[in-house]
Amino acid sequence: MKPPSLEPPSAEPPLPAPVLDMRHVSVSYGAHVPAVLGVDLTIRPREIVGIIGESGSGKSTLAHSVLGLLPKTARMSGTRFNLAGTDILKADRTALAALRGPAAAMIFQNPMTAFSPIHTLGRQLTDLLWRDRDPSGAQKRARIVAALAEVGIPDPVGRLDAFPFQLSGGMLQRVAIAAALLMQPALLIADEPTTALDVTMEAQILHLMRSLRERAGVSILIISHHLGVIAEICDRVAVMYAGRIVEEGTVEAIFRAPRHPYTQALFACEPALVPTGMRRLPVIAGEVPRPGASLCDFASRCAVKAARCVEQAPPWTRSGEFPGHHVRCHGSALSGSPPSGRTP
Ligand SMILES: Nc1ncnc2c1ncn2[C@@H]1O[C@H](COP(=O)(O)OP(=O)(O)OP(=O)(O)O)[C@@H](O)[C@H]1O
Repeated sequence: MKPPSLEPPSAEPPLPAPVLDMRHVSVSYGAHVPAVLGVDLTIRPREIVGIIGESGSGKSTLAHSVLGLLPKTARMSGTRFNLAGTDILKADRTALAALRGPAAAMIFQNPMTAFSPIHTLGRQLTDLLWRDRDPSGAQKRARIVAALAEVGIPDPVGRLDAFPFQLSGGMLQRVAIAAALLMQPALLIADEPTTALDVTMEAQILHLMRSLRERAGVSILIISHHLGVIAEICDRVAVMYAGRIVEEGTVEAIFRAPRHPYTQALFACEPALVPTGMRRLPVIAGEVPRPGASLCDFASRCAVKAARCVEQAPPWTRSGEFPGHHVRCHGSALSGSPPSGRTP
């Protein structure tokens, strides 16, 4: 007779292996300038994760580290840094280059910088498919035309002979998304993908990115200063300040119950969509300090700073009623009353 199992019945199926798994990852430029400090970040298949934070908080450095796009002066360390099963910390430049495309691809703020100005779009999109064997090129061409049509490029066949400067910024960003459709990377990194676009085009690009997740199963890491974009498209949000993630949670948790004084201040600085009078927008006084300059890097700008904030490093604490909501702040860990949030 089969002995009874001693394993407790598992209530939920195990989570799929993450596409990106970072543990205590730091990046510094030169010997003494840390830009990213001890970051833990996990992105699972089909997840859309957003990073918000002021200029200089380390968002782009973090994104570039995933793609091996950091300058040679940059130094990376960590206890784990896996992208689609590859250990980024052990990979050399050739191995990192091989990951671009199948493992991770990037969409930039200015799509013009993503394309060569001297080659046609057809040629550049064909180059992305260099791994595929197709001697006549007919299958590649058909796939490219289908991808361009899917992202709403009018006359996709005619556009194969166009140069990047012949398309508007919004159209070119669509072509960048078509490129991602062709490569089907495990992870798409989008660094301010809609900042240069008008609101109509922004909505269309966000819609296309969401359909990339639905149709191709792509995970997305999106960086944006625009909180509306993050609320619209993300499942989870990480708030970066001075190289560290200071708060992380679902969109609902971060927008409805932000706990870190920095996250609250970021929201307070966001202009209201409907004007509420001639109120001056608040600003966060001071500047982002050098990461690691003090135990809590926000203490010098924090309106609710307490003595312990400069005596002990703030703990990474589970916070509030939302699962997976964490914050790195003494004050939030202690206070029970949720601050006023926003409707995502
Ligand atoms: N190539 C570089 N060499 C030296 N320092 C750099 C380099 N790139 C970025 N830094 C510094 O690293 C820190 C983080 O910069 P990073 O561009 O990652 O921030 P960010 O949050 O993406 O800012 P932004 O929103 O303005 O793009 C800043 O202090 C910046 O000056």
